Amino acid sequence: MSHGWGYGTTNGPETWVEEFPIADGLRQSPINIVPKEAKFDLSLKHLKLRYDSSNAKGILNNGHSFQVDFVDDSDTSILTGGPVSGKYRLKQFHFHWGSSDDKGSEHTVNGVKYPCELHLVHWNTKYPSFGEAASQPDGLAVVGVFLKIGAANPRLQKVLDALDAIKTKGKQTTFTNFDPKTLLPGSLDYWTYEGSLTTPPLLESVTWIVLKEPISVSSTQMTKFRGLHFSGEGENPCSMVDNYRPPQPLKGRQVRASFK
Ligand SMILES: NS(=O)(=O)/N=C1/NCCO1
Ligand SMILES: [Zn+2]
Repeated sequence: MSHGWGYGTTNGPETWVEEFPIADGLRQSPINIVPKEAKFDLSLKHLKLRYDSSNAKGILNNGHSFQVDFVDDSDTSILTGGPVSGKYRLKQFHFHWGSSDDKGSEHTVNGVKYPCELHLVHWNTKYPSFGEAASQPDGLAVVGVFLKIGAANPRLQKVLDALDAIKTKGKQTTFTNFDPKTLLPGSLDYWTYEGSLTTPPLLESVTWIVLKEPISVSSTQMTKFRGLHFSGEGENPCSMVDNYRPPQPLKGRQVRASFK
């Protein structure tokens, strides 16, 4: 029986260091963002996200979250500008959420948790693949977007309606013609810092770009996320909730702001 990492009492974030010692590293994510301690940096460029909806490929329950995967064999869905140099290709996006509306995000702001956080994962095209990039200090750029309880967000609906087909671990289905730009807030103001993947292998290869403005999600829409299972079909059902790593020590890092 595979014991693999997860978010339970016996395999959760506090245990990951046993198999992944970098969990105690110098640039781990997520972090608590304290806006008053973030330094406005005039040299930070405007974030440019250009996505091609036809690059959307499929949606998968990977046993930790669900992800929407993109064709990334050309520079048609890319992140440029912002705190990075060069081009970063969109690989996938996924979410982290809680068992109730009072928790779920990985990054926090002045200690406040949001009910959900979206991650858009991109890799630096100076490297030949995502896997290679993930092992480099400038290999990945992840855009984090907070979801705040409010009016139902119609732009989430296509994603949420696909979840019935991927209820259990390992299930996947096609998911095409989707532009993740529709999930972004009106403002692309951001905080940025050097960090890591927030899931094992916790590689310290991520330039984090966390948007200041949340998007909305309703409580009813949140129940759709919580209907997924960590477990596979035919296994003891285990609801996919609280799949977030708590904030990690800053260890001297500077968080910069693209806005005053
Ligand atoms: N939560 S995260 O840092 O985006 N983690 C991952 N893992 C694989 C891709 O993104
Ligand atoms: Zn994530």
